[in-house]
Amino acid sequence: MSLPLTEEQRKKIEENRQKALARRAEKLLAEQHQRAGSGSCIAANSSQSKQGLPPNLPREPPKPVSHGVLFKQQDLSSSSTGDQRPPNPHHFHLSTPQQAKGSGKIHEDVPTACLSHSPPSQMTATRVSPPLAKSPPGAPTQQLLCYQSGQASHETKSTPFANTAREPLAKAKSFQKTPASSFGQPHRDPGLDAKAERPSTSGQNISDSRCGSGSVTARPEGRLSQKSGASFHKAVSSQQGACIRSGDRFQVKIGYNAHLIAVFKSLPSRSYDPATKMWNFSMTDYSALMKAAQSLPSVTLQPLEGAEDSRELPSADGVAQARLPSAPSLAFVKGRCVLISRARFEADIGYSEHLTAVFKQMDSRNYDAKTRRWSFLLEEHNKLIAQVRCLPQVQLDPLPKTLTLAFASQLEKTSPCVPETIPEADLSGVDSKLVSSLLPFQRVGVNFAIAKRGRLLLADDMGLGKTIQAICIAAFYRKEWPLLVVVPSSVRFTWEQAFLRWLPSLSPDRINVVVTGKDRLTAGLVNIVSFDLLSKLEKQLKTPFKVVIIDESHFLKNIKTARCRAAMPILKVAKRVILLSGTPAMSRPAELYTQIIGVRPTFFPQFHAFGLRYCDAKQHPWGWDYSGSSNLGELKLLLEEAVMLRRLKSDVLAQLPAKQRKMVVIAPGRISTKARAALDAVAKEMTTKEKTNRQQKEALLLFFSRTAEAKIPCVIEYVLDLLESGREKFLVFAHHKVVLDALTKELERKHVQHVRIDGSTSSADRDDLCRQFQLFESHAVAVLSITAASMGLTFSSADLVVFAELFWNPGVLLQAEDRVHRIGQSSSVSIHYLVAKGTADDYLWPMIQEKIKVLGEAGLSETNFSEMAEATDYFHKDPKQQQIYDFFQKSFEEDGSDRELLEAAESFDPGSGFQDLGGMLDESTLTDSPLKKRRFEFFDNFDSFTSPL
Ligand SMILES: Nc1ncnc2c1ncn2[C@@H]1O[C@H](COP(=O)(O)OP(=O)(O)OP(=O)(O)O)[C@@H](O)[C@H]1O
Repeated sequence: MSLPLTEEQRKKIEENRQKALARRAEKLLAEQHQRAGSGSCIAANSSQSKQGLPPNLPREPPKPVSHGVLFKQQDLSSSSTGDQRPPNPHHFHLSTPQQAKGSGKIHEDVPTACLSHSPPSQMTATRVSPPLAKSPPGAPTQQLLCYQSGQASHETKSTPFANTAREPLAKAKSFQKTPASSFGQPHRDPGLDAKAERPSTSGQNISDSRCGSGSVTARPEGRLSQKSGASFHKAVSSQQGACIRSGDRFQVKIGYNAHLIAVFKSLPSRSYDPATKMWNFSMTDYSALMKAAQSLPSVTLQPLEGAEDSRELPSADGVAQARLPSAPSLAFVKGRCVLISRARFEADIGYSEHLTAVFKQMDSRNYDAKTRRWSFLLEEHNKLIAQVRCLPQVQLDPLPKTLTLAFASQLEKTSPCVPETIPEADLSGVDSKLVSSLLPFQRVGVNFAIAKRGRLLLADDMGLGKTIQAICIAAFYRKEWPLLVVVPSSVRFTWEQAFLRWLPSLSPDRINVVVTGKDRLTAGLVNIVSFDLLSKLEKQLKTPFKVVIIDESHFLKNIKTARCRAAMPILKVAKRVILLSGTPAMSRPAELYTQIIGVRPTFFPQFHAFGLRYCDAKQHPWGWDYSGSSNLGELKLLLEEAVMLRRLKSDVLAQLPAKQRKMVVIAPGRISTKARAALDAVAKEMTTKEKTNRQQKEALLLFFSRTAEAKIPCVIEYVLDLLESGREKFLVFAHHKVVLDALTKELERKHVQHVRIDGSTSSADRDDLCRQFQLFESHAVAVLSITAASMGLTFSSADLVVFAELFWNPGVLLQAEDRVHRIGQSSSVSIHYLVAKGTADDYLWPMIQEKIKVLGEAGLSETNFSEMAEATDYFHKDPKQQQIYDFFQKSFEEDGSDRELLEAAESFDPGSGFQDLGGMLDESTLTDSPLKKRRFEFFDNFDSFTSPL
């Protein structure tokens, strides 16, 4: 048994204790100051949370942090002394010797027992040494709470862990509550000191051991002891989190904590957002959550901003209460205005009595019971926003500025909304050939563009004649030329042909097709350049182009690409911008952003604002994710109002011919020097008089084969461009094995699903492959031999046929075309003939046209190539070419020429093998365009949107 201490000893002990406490408090204070923005006690140690609490703890009646300590101490004193007296409402004090005797021990009344009846300020004044009491406001309150909790924790620490402590303070504390010595005083016991110096068996350091004491105890008051330990732990090592408002709910931002999750799961309004990995709750669960969180030693939750501090304050009955966010904070609602039609917008916001009262004052109000939203005419937008701003507990974000600008006429008007009528443009200054050829819907497109002052995204479905419309719009602004036309490189010459065809008033020598990086970008009145060359040549631009056409404008969808970076500044300064794309966004609204600002540079100056509104932007630890979509209805309205015109094939089918043929002049520049030399050599042989008929014929066959070989890179490039442009399903016909092989090889390389049918395919396989193509959406391309697959097969799931090679027999071509143009085809069919200048195509193309004309005149063909396709004057009739042409005609009209040519094509070997052909293919010039992803069908979804009102 210990002897009673003398008064002097007690005094000395108390002095020492005060000094130790002050040092500790100062240390904590210094740590707190280092943690910027932290209003609570923080410690790096998270072992406590791992040690955990009994699983039922979160469900215990919540006890504020130091409150737990407080009750613990009361229990302790009563349990150890049996003293039922009310605790001394003053500072901590020493028990009388009698009391000590009664307990069989000398002990100090537990300081916190006194503090339990002291408000926090008193606690500070009585328990904390002057330096701490003088701590700056803000941090101090909590620091003190932490400190006190920590202190209490020491005092209630259970013995098993006490002897693991190494620091003097901890050692001192470790004696206080041992069964042998429950003094609140440091008490040196050499034996225990020695034990304390031993390494911890649990491997815990001093703070660990304290944590342990907080969470593990075998004594009856263990649960409370845990709370006090938890309180201390909150002070130094709890996991930090925060409550954040989210509309009319709140989220909890914190890392994983099993106990907290158990709490979350017990709350009725819980909801988990897997995207943000955050739980959110309705405000009705706020107080319950905060209380439960406070009882968790491993967690410190920052309350909601604006909510009152929920730390405990003593109530009248001496029991601390967690103060909840005040009533007005709970009623805070936040939302935004969303456009739902050209004339109306709705308030996407939670319930507020005051807000509803404001809504009811609006003349145009309409309540949708289904969506539980109010909507109003746009003309009441500004009035509503002004009135809502007077409500302190409501935040209703107005429509974005872009929308109010785009719909300015609706915002200002006072009459009911009438559909906007597009005025008829005066096209008298444009070539009459072009104007008279416009189909009615194309004329509407031109009118729309001119109503939009020559800035638009023409997003008509593929094959609807965007080229003719773009040329007409540009021609309307001819006085502002030179014109810049930026296109995929595979269609540069097709555009040249289209200008020649539709604008006879334009002299051919005023058209400048930029072919190499050395060419001048501004040499012509009409300058046609590929995206890739534009990025190399844009520095040449001294004076900006005022009129710009961008074909396949979705090529600009990624702002980070060189092509986009080159084009955007040009679009910004141009007066007229005509963007063309059948698939402006293939997978997500984010792809539209560059095209929108290309047309309207003042719209959404920051992508983030666009992303937040239309891309369902989400923040992740690694950054923002804009790959989603949101508010598509509003986006559609905005695009239609100010940016885009889009018609589907089905909208205008009645105006379309059943078949639309297009001659695509593929780039001669892509034919390698080696291939060109080979072609020239055989062309010479064909016209050499000394050669026998047989030799000349052999030369012709070789010419035909060399043409196939030379076209391969251009064909591949064109097919890849089609895929990148979003073409879903199409057929590619070729004749030579070498072309079919090159195509399938490239499709395999790019992982494009395809089928191939050639002379070597068995009839059973032919049907099977055909069925696969018809049934499976994933099969994008059918690579077909002109002669082996032009009959008896149905490929009506496609609506585009590409002829990679020409064939001298037009009957075979027409049959091949009809693989898609047949019963089951509900759409207008597009046929693209790829024609390469300087090859056998120079002779084959006019020959085919001629033959079809004859067939048509004889009533044997309903189609007339020369009327449908561009570049009917493509053939250059110089004497040498005429000679070859005549030879072609003669040869192909002879009996048996088909057979001979077919055999030649089958057996044609490019000589040095396909590997060497790679050199001729000039791989470097191929577009390394990313493979077309299967369309997510953003626009399919988009097209199906209907205005709710
Ligand atoms: N009014 C017209 N008169 C005659 N031919 C037309 C007319 N409109 C379009 N065509 C022809 O239809 C074919 C398809 O036109 P165009 O290439 O301009 O379509 P597109 O909308 O640009 O298709 P894509 O998106 O696939 O490029 C072309 O051969 C074109 O000459």
